[in-house]
Amino acid sequence: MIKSKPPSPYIYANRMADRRSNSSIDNISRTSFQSNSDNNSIFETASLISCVTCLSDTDTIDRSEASTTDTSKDDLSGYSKPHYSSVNGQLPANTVIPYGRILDARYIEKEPSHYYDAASSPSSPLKSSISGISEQDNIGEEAPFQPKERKGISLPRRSNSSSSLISSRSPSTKLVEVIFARPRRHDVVPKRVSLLIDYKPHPSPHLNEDDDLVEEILKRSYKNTRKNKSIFVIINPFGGKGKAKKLFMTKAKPLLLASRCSIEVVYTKYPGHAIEIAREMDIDKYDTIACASGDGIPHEVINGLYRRPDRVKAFNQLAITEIPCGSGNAMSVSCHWTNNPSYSTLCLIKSVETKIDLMCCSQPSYAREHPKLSFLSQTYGLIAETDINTEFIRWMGPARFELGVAFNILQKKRYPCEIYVKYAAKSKNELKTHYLEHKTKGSLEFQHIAMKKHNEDCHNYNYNYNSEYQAENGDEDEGEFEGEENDHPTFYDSADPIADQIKEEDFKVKYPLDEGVPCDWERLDPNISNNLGIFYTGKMPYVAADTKFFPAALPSDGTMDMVITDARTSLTRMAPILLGLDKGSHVLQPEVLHSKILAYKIVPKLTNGLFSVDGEKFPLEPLQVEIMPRLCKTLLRNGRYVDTDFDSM
Ligand SMILES: Nc1ncnc2c1ncn2[C@@H]1O[C@H](COP(=O)(O)OP(=O)(O)OP(=O)(O)O)[C@@H](O)[C@H]1O
Repeated sequence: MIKSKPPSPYIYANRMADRRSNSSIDNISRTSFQSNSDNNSIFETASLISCVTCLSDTDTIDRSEASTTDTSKDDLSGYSKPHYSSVNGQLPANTVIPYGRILDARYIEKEPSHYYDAASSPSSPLKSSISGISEQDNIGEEAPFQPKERKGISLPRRSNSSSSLISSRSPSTKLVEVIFARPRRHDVVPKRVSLLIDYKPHPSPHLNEDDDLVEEILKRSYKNTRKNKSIFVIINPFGGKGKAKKLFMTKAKPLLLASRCSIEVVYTKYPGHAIEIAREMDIDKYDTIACASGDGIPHEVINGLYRRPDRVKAFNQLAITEIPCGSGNAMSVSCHWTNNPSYSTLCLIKSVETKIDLMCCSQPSYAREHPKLSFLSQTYGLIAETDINTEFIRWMGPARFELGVAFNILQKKRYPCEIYVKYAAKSKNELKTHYLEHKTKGSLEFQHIAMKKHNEDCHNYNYNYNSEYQAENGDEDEGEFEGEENDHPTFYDSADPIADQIKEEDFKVKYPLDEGVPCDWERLDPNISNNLGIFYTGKMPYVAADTKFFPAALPSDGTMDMVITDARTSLTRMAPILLGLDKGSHVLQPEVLHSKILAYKIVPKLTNGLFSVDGEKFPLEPLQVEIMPRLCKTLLRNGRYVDTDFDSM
């Protein structure tokens, strides 16, 4: 049976966080973002196979703890067939393993000694127990029991009587081992389960008995994402509380190997080393660079690639992503929706390669040689001082930042400067309109990519998804798309993948520093800029695990968000601003300026101080920044940033 469903948006939920809120959660895992599964997932396609029996075997080798050899470069490429402990016999009846959590599948020859028998009863769930379809949206979700029409592989009831079924199984049944990511405490770990599956391909003349079951499972498990990624891992052993290497080896590497990614690991040895590494690496060997670090290493990697003579190829080919092992981890929280290294790795494995805008920074001391790229933020004033000047209490982890901000606010320090801005949406109303327009556009783009791939798959089966959908729904006209709540697919002209490749001219600076401020830039009211408290511009919604500083940030809307506060704001008014940082509601406060901008120049009037760019220290001299649209590829869960609820604020 092939059952098609209309694609639907993704509903963000924080169920896991809620579920776990009663338990003690350490600072690594406390921010966990989930998506609700619903029956209309865009990844839902067709049911082609039915499961007969879930088997058990006796092999329970667990080798998930990976080697921690202290080499500067570990070559882990190639698949060494790691073993993971089996959960055969341990899963409750009707457990669903969502496709979004399946890492690998393969045929096995050995007949196990135990199995789940649910075939005897006509009402058995086993009759159609591989019933649903890939669902990338629920990769972080525990799925203990099978609700109606869950998408994934569902396991039948368990039985002790056995061998008769195995010996009498039909020739179409296949023995398959599925490796999947299973929640364990605050993490996900690879586990395996053996299944005896009666594979019944769709009875199309174009499908035959030999259509491959394992390929079908893998296809559904890796919808819209690159399978068997080739990943260059850069670990900053100094990152966070100095635990990056251990975090990567224990939380990330087992999942990467289980999903047959090939990985090569290098360690940074000094500040700035990742720039050199990215500038000199062999880009032909990889499709992904994963930074097991905070946000400092992705910043360096982007700038290392930028300085390569073949930078166009590098940015077109490589997706740059983060496994959160630092103290900031804004990239992981924004892009993978989690600050937990194992969930983030699962996201990396399952995420969609998406283009994001970068920001190009120029200052007199380096602009002539080469400007610098920023993917996250630039800040001056209170936050910059706090970010950099609390380095000495790095051992405190993320708390160092909160403590520093509180201290600086109490001091009421001013950071006088001149600011010139090229606005895209100046007022808060204009900003909201811009946000809603571009959020919908981004979502349509992603749905389109997913739909295109889906249609290709359907075409491969000589199966017309669209007409089936329309026949089922009796509706020929699904043209209208009203944002994410619309369940119906929209079909529009295909995005040309070649046109989406960047070219050398995309790196060209539009507003060179030495040409002065263009006449269409506006000067910020000196009354505010001379009493500046916070100046913060950014491209990702989170700047730290619990700080949603830019709730209106979008991956590729061609703008950056600017937030400004006045140091004269009274303490009683500063309180709701600071208390709103976790929810992002600070931008709604009347004392806070919030705009979407294309470029700016800031000229500090102080002689002591600094800029912080992506959390890195930059010199205190005039800084000019412009947006560089869609320059960089990264991995975004469901093709978008974590939901910030800005629309409903
Ligand atoms: N081996 C090393 N020794 C010292 N510093 C290093 C080393 N490797 C990288 N660095 C520097 O460490 C800084 C912070 O890196 P990273 O962002 O990974 O960690 P972090 O703990 O999250 O830091 P932050 O709090 O700035 O986000 C970067 O500026 C980087 O250049």
